[in-house]
Order: sequence, then structure tokens, then C-alpha cells
Amino acid sequence: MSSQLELRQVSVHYGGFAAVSDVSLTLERGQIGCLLGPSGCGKTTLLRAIAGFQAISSGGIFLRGEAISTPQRQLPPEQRKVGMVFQDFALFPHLNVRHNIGFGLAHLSRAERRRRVDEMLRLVALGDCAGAWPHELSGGQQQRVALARALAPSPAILLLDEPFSSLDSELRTQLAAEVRELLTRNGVTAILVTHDQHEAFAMADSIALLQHGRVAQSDTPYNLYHNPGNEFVAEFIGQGSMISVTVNAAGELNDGLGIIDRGHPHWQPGETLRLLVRPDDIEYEDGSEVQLKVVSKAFRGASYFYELLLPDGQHVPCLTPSHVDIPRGGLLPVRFNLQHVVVFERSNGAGQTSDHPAADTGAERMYQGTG
Ligand SMILES: Nc1ncnc2c1ncn2[C@@H]1O[C@H](COP(=O)(O)OP(=O)(O)OP(=O)(O)O)[C@@H](O)[C@H]1O
Repeated sequence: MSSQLELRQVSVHYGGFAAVSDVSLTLERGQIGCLLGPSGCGKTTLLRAIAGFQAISSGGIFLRGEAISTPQRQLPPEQRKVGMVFQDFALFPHLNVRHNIGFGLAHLSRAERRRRVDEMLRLVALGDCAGAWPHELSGGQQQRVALARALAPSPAILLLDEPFSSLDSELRTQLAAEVRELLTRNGVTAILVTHDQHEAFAMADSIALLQHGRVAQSDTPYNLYHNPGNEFVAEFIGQGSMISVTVNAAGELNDGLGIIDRGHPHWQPGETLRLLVRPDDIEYEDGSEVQLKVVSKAFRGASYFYELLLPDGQHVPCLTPSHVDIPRGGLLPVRFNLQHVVVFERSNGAGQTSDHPAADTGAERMYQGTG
């Protein structure tokens, strides 16, 4: 059976500039996917190509097996069975909630339209607001109206373009989780575009992280965090730092504070590897002999996020409970808890894990070991 959405080696050019290159992705029915990445990486371009607002220069986009975009033929947006929720919700200010939701249902009879709108109002729990005007609603409520309006015509896929970015950050993650619940309960297939990884984690089953128009890694949120395929992914996801560590004469990785990894067969003494250190890899330990200088700190309510100085001048992150309050320039006693070291060996190409030795790929190899 066909996937609900399939992108086959899609490229999009603006004149001579390749904004999207060779992107392949599939989404099964009921799955929520996410296009994540820094500004300018091509997320919006790809979403517009799926919606039919942007021509593709090579490859193909298929919805339930039907080609909706190829370089030769582009199905118009209104014929694609695609629903869209925009950044600013784009509600019609002169229509009340009921009429906003019913806007795309002109092809139904009055009675059918009324039934469908009632169903959507129940779905997004806005039954009491049917007669309200958009300006009378909170940001979260407006967002739910936009969602109901996009879902009312039963699209084959829902496209969400930074749908929470105009809301404050607390509401954003909460709404992302609520919207996920609503979509999965109703079996809706959706793609979210965002540059906010917390939003992506709260909503998506799978995330394609884009870099310069290419997929850097397409994976579950868990794997993106724990098994990053290359340094770009490792640094973008989570708040890790990459540090350089040299393999010692015994073939071990030792950062000067202790042995991080006992070694791998292809590591050469003297070779410098790149090690990913996550904030939770370094723990506060009262009385520890290892004390690192505090470079900077940020209060996060329940925790402090510290940036610490290693003896060799490199910086590492550390998250502590917020009662551990050491001033900038002071010393924080810590313990390294590198249970799952992620190490990259400088080369070129994509990453691999230690379960799949990359000796013959010439890739930017990644190893995961225990500390
Ligand atoms: N109409 C256009 N003409 C020429 N270049 C464009 C056009 N639209 C986008 N670009 C370029 O294509 C690249 C990808 O843009 P796109 O808007 O898809 O990125 P994005 O990941 O959505 O960024 P953001 O998060 O800032 O919205 C950028 O370098 C951008 O400058």
C-alpha cells in the first residue's frame, strides 16, 4: 500500500540557487512528521512544494500514491486535499468562529455543513465560542479555530507552518502536546514546520532535520538526540557542546579529568576525536575533587544551566538543581557521567554508530561507547 505522503529526491531551485536538494521522506497514515532546522534551511520551501504553491525542479511528491508534483506536472493547491495552518492563523476577521470553520465547505449542503462545523467545534472544544469573533479569542483559541478550519474538509494531510510561533513559549509546548493528542486520536496525518526542537519533540513521530536544503538526519526524536548522525545534528539537537579529545598512548580517550572511553580498535594514539557532551553528562557532586570554573550561568527555574571551563580551555555544559548556586568565576564540583559517549571521527559525509562500523564508508564516523 502507498504511503500517505512520499517525497522522492525532491529538489527546488530559485533561479540558480538550490533551496532544497534531493530530499526523500515518507509519512504513513496517521503519522506526524516534522521539518526542523535553522532559518533558511529550506523548511518553508518544502512545505510550499507539498502544498502546491512552489514548483519542484526534480524528483516527485506523491499523496496516497498519486503524483501531485513532478517537474512536468503540478496539481493546483485546491485539488490536493491538503489542509494548512499558518503561523498567524490567518482567520477571517469579518467571520465568526462558525463561519471561519465552515469556510472551505461551500460544496456541502447547509445541513451537512452545519453538522460538520458542529463536529469540528466539539473536536477542538470550542462549542461555546461558535458565535465569537476572532479578536475576542485568546491566541490558543484562535489556533484551535485555525486547526478546525483546516481539518473540516477532511484533508489527506495537514500542513502546519510554525503554528505556535506567535504564542508565548510555555503555551507553545503545552499546545503542541494538545494538538498532537487531537491529531493522533483522529488519525490525521500531518507535517509540522518549525525551528523549535521542543515543539518538534512534543509533536512529531519523526523529524527530518534539514541543513542547507538537505536532510542531515531523518529519525525519531529519541534517535536524533541519542544517536546523532553527524556533528551538525549533535549540536543542533539538545544543548550539547562538541569538544576535542586526543587518544592517549594506551588508545584511550582521556580528557585530563578521567578516562572517558577505553577505546576502539581503529583509534590511533595521538588522533584527535570530537566528543559530544550533553548538559546531563556532567553532574553536580558535592565534595568532588574535580572542580570546574563557571564561565556563565542561566537560571531556568528548577535548574541552572552552567557553562564550565575544562583545564584545556574548552567549554562544557552542565545542568544542576537550582539550589546549586555558584557565582560566575567560582568553582563547581562535578562528576562526569558519560554513560553513552558520542564520538565523531573527523572525515567527510554522514555519520554511523559503533554498531555499524564505518571503516569502508569514509564517513564522519560516530562511536557510542560506555564511559
Ligand atoms: N522566493 C525566493 N527567491 C529566492 N530565494 C528564496 C526565495 N524563498 C526562499 N529563498 C531562499 O531559499 C532558502 C530557503 O528558504 P526557506 O524560506 O525555505 O527557509 P526556512 O528554513 O523556512 O527559513 P525560516 O525558518 O527563516 O522561515 C533561503 O536561503 C532563502 O533565502
